[in-house]
Amino acid sequence: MPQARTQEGSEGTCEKTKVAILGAGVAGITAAQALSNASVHDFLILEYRDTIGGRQWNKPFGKNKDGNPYIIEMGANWVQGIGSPDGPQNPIWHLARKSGLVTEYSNYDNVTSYNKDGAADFSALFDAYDAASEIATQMAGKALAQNIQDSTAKTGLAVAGWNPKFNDMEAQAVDWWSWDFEAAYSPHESSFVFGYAGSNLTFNYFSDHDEFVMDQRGFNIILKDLASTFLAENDPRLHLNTEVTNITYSDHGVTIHNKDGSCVEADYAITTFSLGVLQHGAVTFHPELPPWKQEAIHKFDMGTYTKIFFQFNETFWPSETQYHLYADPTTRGWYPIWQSLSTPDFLPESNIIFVTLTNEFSRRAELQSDEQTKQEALAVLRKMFPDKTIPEPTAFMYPRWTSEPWAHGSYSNWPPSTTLEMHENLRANTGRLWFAGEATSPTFFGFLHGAYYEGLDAGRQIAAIMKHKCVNAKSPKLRECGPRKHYETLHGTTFHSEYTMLNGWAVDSFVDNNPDEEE
Ligand SMILES: Cc1cc2nc3c(=O)[nH]c(=O)nc-3n(C[C@H](O)[C@H](O)[C@H](O)COP(=O)(O)OP(=O)(O)OC[C@H]3O[C@@H](n4cnc5c(N)ncnc54)[C@H](O)[C@@H]3O)c2cc1C
Repeated sequence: MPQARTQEGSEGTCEKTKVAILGAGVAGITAAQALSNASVHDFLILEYRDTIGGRQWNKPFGKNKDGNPYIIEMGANWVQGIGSPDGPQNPIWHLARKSGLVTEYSNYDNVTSYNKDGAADFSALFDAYDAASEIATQMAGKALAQNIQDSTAKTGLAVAGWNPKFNDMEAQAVDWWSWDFEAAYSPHESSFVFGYAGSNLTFNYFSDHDEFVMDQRGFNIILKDLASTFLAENDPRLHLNTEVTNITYSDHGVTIHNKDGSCVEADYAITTFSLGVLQHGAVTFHPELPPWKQEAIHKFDMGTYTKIFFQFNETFWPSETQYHLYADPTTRGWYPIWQSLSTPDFLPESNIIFVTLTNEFSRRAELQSDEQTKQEALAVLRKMFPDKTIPEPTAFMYPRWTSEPWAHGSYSNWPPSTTLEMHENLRANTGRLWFAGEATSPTFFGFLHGAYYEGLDAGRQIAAIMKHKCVNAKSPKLRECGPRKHYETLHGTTFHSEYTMLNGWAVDSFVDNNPDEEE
């Protein structure tokens, strides 16, 4: 497994390389792999943290019977849509199998539901959602194929027959489980067309089978194993503990400045920083990124998904059940999904359970103390299991994704009324600076496999450009030649001439009838 290298460049000069890869998450490592495969070995990988893996991030937690901690995933936890024997394989599943990763089938039908008085049956609501969602899938597919204007997923679902009332908290809980649990955003906040496309492209193209990872080497072992196929032990091309602070780019090259004062001059660079890092302004650009790029960065959303882990001295919840869904009487998204690891197939007798929060509730938990969050969550458990005495946990932990300076959130989402052109602007290069990562994948955004393909693609394209070639030159559909396309201006659908009385537009938008203040 590749180790850290901390020193680079000699005083006053920048270290020189052909391609600088910024970030050693999935996209950074697959970009380096693509370059290696194309015999471009002159590259450097600059990484903030002391390890590769990025949002494939684990931590020790609690204690097993021998007194050693469990390894728990703070970030990515599932291989989603593993693939079918005769169809395409998810590349993450391929890596998982190569590394002998320990996983178990995630059975979303193995769910028990609860309200404020304990166990309650939501099965009619699950069925109603599923029926509407099937219709919504068809509608979204038609909208994509026929260039029909996008809307919110909430709109699509309502037209398809799923319209939960704001005060029907059990329906709201099913709504959360069915949408927010995956997207991290609500159906109100998500694109209808691309929300469905993003989900179907993974679960229909590969398969609707998810595997949950509880490998005690950590999920990122698959990435470390992949990296070790082209990076040597202590490879001098991997610079860990290196925080990039400024990127100066042009049509001729890219210079990267780091917090420790070192710098790198590259012919090309690929930033794989998360959308959250870009939105946060954690790295500055010179010249400033063009307006079309800035707009794209701020158009797409970075969600937060927080797993809050508890270890107790006993498994007081049903030990065969994987998921427990709670409908709070007043607040949608309030400690809604409890996932047991203490089942026979996961980490048996570990007495570990975790609850997932998203977005506003994640950010709220990030701002409050561990103790406050713990007590709120315990109060929910006491409602779910009124006949049990719920003790204080023996271990408790949660990550604060929005505040992590190398992530600033969990994964991206497409907001309502989005277009592929808007997304192309997120993906397009600015001069010789390229962009890759989970968020730049139009088909698999939010997923590990999205990051995987985007890193590979950027690496492959840059290697081809350096050799004055095209990727897939002979295929009209797959051919990629030269820099990526961007749109300076993105047009809407209504021409100014259509703002007429006939359309209900009663007054001229550009007349100001206020007297001039200076007169
Ligand atoms: C809580 C959570 C749950 C998830 N669950 C799943 C799941 O179950 N299944 C799934 O498929 N996907 C899941 N994902 C998404 C998946 O983790 C990501 O899509 C994927 O890891 C992103 O890889 P990346 O290479 O694009 O970005 P990252 O992994 O973010 O890699 C970027 C790298 O850049 C580094 N970096 C950032 N700033 C700087 C800087 N200034 N200087 C130097 N380096 C810097 C970072 O440290 C990082 O290593 C989840 C993510 C989270 C957070």
